[in-house]
Amino acid sequence: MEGMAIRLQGLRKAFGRTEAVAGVDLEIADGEFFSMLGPSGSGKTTVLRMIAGFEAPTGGTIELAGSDVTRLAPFERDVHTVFQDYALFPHMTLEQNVAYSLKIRGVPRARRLAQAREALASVRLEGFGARRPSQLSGGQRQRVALARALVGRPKVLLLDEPLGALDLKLREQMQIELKAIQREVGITFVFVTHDQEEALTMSDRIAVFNQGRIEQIGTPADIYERPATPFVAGFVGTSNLLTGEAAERVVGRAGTYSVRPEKIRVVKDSGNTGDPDCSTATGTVAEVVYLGDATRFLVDLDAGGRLTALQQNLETSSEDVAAYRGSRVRLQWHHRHNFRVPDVPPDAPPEAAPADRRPLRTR
Ligand SMILES: Nc1ncnc2c1ncn2[C@@H]1O[C@H](COP(=O)(O)OP(=O)(O)OP(=O)(O)O)[C@@H](O)[C@H]1O
Repeated sequence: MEGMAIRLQGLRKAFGRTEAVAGVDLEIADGEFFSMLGPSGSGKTTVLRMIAGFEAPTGGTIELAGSDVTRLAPFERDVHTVFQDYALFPHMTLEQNVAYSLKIRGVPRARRLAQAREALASVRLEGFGARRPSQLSGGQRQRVALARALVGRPKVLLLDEPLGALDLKLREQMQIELKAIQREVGITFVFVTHDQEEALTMSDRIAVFNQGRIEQIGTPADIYERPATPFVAGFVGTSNLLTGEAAERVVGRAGTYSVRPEKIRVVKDSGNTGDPDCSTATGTVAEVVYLGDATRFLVDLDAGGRLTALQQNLETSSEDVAAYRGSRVRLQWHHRHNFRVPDVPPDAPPEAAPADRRPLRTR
């Protein structure tokens, strides 16, 4: 099919009794930055390895640019994989590192050097060609690994947590760079990560994985603002669920509702009922955490349950913050920030236990 880089249909993989991938259907368009997001062990890497051809599916099909490649060897597929623990040859210059795969393929010297220089320029390492890997920072080395992948001009680049080894600052910088590079080169990127912030920052679309299945596919805004299942609501951001009596009293309807922490305003309880356009809930501050630029409140609601609220520290200082602990507050947010979280369908897999999840950088 024209415009389609990857199509997975009914893709499955079992390792003995472990069903790592339990039926995945997915279409990724040409030039898309597509992320597979999910907790550890949810099957993302296995899907990536099947697309690359390193792992044979137990069932289902894989198409690349409209051709069935399910049974083809990795080298017969027009894809390239960048791993987290990329290895550069220490004794070679960057130019030689990047040109190496072209050399293996018998590309003449002048051409491969020209292409290597071009690839280095595309990752903003112009003029670095004569250096050796030991003379680079971690982020620069990661970019060389990327240049090495781009030099063969694959249709699709598969990236398995490529920023995982970098420290937080560098990682955030590389997220922005990587997205810009992808936009410029126009290659389809399929990016595996367990970090929701990373997926939200870079992706055109995201598939959220849980226990070998996809729970939701959508744009970052879809996933964050309109999570399709309680699992997605909880994994991407802080879920803040209102259920049962709390939903009826606060939202005014039965069901499960969620509101994002940054939408909630915390007001010292003055007794009045507040704005008619807003949902309001009174409660007691159980915990308050000063985060520098913002403050996080954990509030036990009178209607039952607990909500997290995140407030910018526009006027608040750390001394003010401490005084909130144990005090009565009113939480309020505009009605439009209440979103209904569909109940889990009966055949859906159970939610992963919190212990299965890696810590997220949500606040
Ligand atoms: N070669 C293998 N042999 C046996 N089991 C495997 C193998 N590879 C993966 N698994 C299992 O399959 C499941 C999915 O693993 P996978 O690596 O795809 O998850 P993931 O979502 O990429 O996790 P992570 O973020 O930790 O890499 C896990 O239960 C894992 O233990």
